[in-house]
Amino acid sequence: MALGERGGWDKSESRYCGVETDFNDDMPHLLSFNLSSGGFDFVVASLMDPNYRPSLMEKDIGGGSHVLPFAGSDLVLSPSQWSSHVVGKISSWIDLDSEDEILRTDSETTLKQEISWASHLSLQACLLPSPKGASCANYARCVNQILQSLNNMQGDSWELWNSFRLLCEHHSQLSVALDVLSSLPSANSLGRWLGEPVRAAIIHTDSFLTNARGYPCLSRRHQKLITGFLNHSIQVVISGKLNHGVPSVSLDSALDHTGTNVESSQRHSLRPYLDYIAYLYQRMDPLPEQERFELSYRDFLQSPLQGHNPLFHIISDEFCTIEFSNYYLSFQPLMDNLEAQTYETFEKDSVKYIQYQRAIGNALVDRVPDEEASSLTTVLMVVGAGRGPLVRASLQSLVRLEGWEKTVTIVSCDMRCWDAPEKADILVSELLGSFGDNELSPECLDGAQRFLKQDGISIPSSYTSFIQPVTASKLHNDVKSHKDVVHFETAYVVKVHSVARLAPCEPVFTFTHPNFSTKKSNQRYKKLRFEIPSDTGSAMVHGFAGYFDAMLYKDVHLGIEPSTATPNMFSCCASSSVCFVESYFDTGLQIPAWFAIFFPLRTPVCIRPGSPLEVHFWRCCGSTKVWYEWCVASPNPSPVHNSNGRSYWVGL
Ligand SMILES: C[S@@+](CC[C@H](N)C(=O)[O-])C[C@H]1O[C@@H](n2cnc3c(N)ncnc32)[C@H](O)[C@@H]1O
Repeated sequence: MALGERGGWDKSESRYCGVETDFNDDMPHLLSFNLSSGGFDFVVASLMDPNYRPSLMEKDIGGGSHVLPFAGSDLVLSPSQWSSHVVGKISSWIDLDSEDEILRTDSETTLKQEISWASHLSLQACLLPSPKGASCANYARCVNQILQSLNNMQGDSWELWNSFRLLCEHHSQLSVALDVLSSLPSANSLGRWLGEPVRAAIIHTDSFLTNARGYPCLSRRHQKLITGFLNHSIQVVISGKLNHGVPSVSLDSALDHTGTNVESSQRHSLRPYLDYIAYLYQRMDPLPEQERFELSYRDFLQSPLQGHNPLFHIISDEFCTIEFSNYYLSFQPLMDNLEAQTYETFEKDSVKYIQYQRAIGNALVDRVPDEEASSLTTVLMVVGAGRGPLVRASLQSLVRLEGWEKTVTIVSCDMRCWDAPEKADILVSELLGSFGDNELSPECLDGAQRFLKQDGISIPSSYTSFIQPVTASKLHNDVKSHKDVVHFETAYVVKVHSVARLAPCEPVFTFTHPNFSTKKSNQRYKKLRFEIPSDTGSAMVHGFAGYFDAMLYKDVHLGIEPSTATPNMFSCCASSSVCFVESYFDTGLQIPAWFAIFFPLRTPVCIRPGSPLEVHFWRCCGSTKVWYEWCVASPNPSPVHNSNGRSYWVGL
């Protein structure tokens, strides 16, 4: 019976109230008295008789090697009663720093026994008595020793891993193997590991259940976890002894993994566990075609502007393997012209054009009444037409081919300085990057709206960028490998896969078109707060994944923000690099979707539940360039990244 609900109050542990109790060896009675009748949520209870002393026990039995049981039975309460309702109170007489050697030794033995008993019971916590004197060195040493070996009690193994890797300065060669125990922490707590360099998951045979036929199997939650690991290239290791009375194999023989008959005596005793993991693996859904093709792009940083592009190291799939070396990329979305292959890529994205077609159709229906449909001329301009998929014409020859000479006029110039002969009813554009405004759509459309009628429609009518904090150790290490600040102050286009999304996305910058206000500015500043769910535990933030969502017209939208993403979008990578790769494959497969953007942090920030992450993002505009700056203000301030656009900018 928690204290109750409070408006606006989080679901923190503080809503539970416990009661400290005296020693009572009738634990069920203690619990029912304090919980059912008393209304408390948990008891802080001694786990051992306060008169117990290991040295006395030995005397009692004549100093022999036998040690009498020092605690009651774990069966008196159910596992969930122990773990949810009992906090262990460690014997108050213990004095680890006593001058009296017998007392000190007794204290050490008792402390270890009590903690290991509490750990066996899966108690959430133990309350230790305060040190008896000014000196507490031996007490601390014993507690520290115990902490090192704890696994069942709610010691968060992530914390231990985190301390270790901080001491090793996030070394890229340091990976972690996870022990999968029979009880699992919350899904959020487990989710953190997906952004960490987890190489292996060690599953002890004790963690397996037994199915109706006597074979080992895993709980639903374990199955989900293992499938998630397999999907993130984390290898499974089985550990322990055969714990299941697996039915004997008929005719004393069985098939080994190659299908060969083997004598049951030669069969590996842990084979049933392997078979079960294999069953889980085979039961996984096959990767959709698009995902399959995108495998080689997972977690590879593509610099949208300049620098060495790791994407070009090895791209492989079942069709071919190509090695690219030291390909230097320099691409500016507004300043540079795109290659034909890039347009080819854009044009393959049928979903994008379907969404545009719906938006344009709806706008035309709204703007032109039925009775005027044959008499009213509507001027529709596509700005930034590329090869013309939005009007199906970009070259004069194509216009002739399509017989569109009378309806389509092609103008080749910068939309920001074109003097239009007449004004448009509808202005259609697609100038969006992974972060929405990062390819300077706002600046281009500001120029182009001069030739949009006052009551004209812009498609898109608005777009918003989003970010969320992520654990992304691989991306962080890849940025770090350049050994300079410039790469930490650059945003990258990347298909994020091995990342832990720590909190839901928050909107960052919104642009609305047309905007005829005389006071408008494309500079933006946003302060954001992210709170990680309380059951996540602490987590490391390596940077921010960024996305966009665009309202094309009314409710027709297009975007990649995970919670609302348009399904089945293929192309529109912000960098021409991807298209370059595609031409080598020529497999007929589609190329990657509009990937996310990644803003790294020079020094990863550790966040804890209950202490929010405060982030600041700026969009800055100069006379020749636009750039982003970003920083963390809390819990620990980071430097402002990319000050004055010194490392990363988009040219006007
Ligand atoms: C993302 S592509 C879209 C092309 C085409 N609409 C499509 O969907 O395939 C953006 C296009 O806008 C053009 N563009 C960008 N800024 C421009 C400007 N200021 N004036 C004219 N064209 C511009 C680029 O050259 C490129 O062709």
